[in-house]
Amino acid sequence: MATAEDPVKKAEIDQPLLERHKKPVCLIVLGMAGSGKTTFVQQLTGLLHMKKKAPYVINLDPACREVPYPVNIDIRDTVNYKEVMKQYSLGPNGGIVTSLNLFATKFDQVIKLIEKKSENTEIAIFDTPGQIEVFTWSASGSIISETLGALFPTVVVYVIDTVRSVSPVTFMSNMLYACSILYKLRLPFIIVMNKIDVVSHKFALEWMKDFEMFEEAVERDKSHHANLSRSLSLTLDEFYKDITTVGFSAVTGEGFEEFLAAVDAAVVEYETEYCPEHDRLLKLQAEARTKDKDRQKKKFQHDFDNDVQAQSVSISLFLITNNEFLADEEDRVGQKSFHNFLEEQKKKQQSKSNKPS
Ligand SMILES: Nc1nc2c(ncn2[C@@H]2O[C@H](COP(=O)(O)OP(=O)(O)OP(=O)(O)O)[C@@H](O)[C@H]2O)c(=O)[nH]1
Repeated sequence: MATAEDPVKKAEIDQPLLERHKKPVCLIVLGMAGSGKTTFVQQLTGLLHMKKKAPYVINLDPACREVPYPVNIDIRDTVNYKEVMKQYSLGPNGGIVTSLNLFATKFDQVIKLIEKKSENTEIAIFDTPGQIEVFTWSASGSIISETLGALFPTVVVYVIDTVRSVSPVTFMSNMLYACSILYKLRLPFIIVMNKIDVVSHKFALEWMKDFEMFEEAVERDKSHHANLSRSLSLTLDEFYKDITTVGFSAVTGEGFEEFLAAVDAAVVEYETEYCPEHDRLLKLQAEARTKDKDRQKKKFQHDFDNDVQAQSVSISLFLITNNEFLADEEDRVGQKSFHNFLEEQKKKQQSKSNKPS
């Protein structure tokens, strides 16, 4: 615990979390195609550079034509997406999934590189493919997010196109997707409402806070999904309560400071909620493994004991039979020798009595 006499500790605690963290915070940037992920990463990288906090940037999109920001690791340097498509006769999505899977097999090297930079890097940013499900519902996506989550403070940044989300149905679809990603990845989560230079995200905040305002918007929307959106909004109430939302413009940089503050809060959440939960799950897994080993050991011991018992029964049965056999034999031999002895004694007596006195 920090005390007044402990200035070093106090200074550490007074520092923002990002500054006193030993390891870089990993931001996994996800979002629907066209939501502005790449522009967001570009803007974030530029602003962090200006703050003299150059991030470590990793591009995980094997199919992008060009990366408009300084990138430290690029999946395209490791995997040739077009060649993968050709070699395995795959379509574009299959090609991206397979490229990402191939890259995931080398992810330990990415981890080593990030760890090497941990001294002077506070943030590592992962830009992901536009086909969001390629990352969120693939084995490689799970491997990457779970590995990062286990080793570094990791935050999912879900980018939403605010302009398109003015439609209650599109907004609801986006929220449902965000909810499903949160459920799948179980990492601290920030929703970035992008493109606020075009449309303010206030309407979305109001919809999330006040169900009746969302209902009014749904009333105005005559689409056949409106009823569904209304009932889903009630269902998502709990999700809205806990989720962090930040308005951002990837073009102007508006919302940058709020975003950094949200990342700080997410790191606290990572430390106080994710890590204990992660450790608890690891402990449960270890306990389950130990229990399973004990169960297998007991079963083996039980089977072994049964086997030994069965064998010893058959051996003792065999011995008993043999003993009986031996006893009979001994008896028979004994009886025979005793009979012989008596016969000899009789003969001796007879010869004695036949001798003339
Ligand atoms: N006005 C405005 N336009 C933006 C903003 N962010 C992105 N855009 C534009 O939105 C379009 C899509 O942006 P990208 O950054 O390519 O989106 P993405 O999510 O990376 O797209 P994919 O690579 O297909 O997944 C581009 O034309 C950007 O210029 C923003 O904050 N404001």
